[in-house]
Amino acid sequence: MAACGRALGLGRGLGRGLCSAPGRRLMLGSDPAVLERVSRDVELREEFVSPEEEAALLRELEPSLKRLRYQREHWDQAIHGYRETERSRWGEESEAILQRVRDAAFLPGAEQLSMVHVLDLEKEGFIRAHVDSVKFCGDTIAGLCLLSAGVMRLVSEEDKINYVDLLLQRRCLYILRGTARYTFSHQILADKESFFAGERVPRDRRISVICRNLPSSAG
Ligand SMILES: O=C(O)CCC(=O)C(=O)O
Ligand SMILES: [Fe+2]
Repeated sequence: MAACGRALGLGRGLGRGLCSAPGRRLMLGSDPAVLERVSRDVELREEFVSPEEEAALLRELEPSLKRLRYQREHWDQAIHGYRETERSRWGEESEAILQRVRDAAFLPGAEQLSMVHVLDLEKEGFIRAHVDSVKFCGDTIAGLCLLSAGVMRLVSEEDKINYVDLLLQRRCLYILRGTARYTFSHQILADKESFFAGERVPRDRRISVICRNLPSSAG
């Protein structure tokens, strides 16, 4: 959908809107070198789950999510307009989908969090820039994006200026590793800021299903 080569209007390298690779217009960045470095540690897989698989996951998740209230009250929270749960036991169909996520993200034998994190962002919800705790999460974060597209922005922790935007299409899988996970923060843009390569990416309610590995005992 998004055309590369459009002005971004933010950060360095204004007006260049750099794409990661021809034909894969899912990543752009403020600086070619930064984009190159980060894109080695980011994987984006469009249509990782089918509409039927998405529906199966939602059937399983909706009853427990509906019992929770969206959290909105604290302006300084990293996440705004969300409800969340963790789940270790899944039905057969969902388990098979999650196994595909794990196989895509982690090496065989990698120690993973048994709890899968489910984050439900309302249409007005957003996630501010943060780096996932190194105490609880290892070097890889793998998220399935359900119900809505969105833009994930990775911002350099070193200069807070350089950034890379990821277009997260509905039903995609994203994987952040190494540099993208540790030396860049990540955020999900609010609906009013949700643009990719100058094109609007309307945000709706969005559910992410996130698998993480454990920090290595070597630290
Ligand atoms: O919703 C997402 O895909 C990201 C969630 C996130 O950054 C987090 O829970 O730490
Ligand atoms: Fe995070």
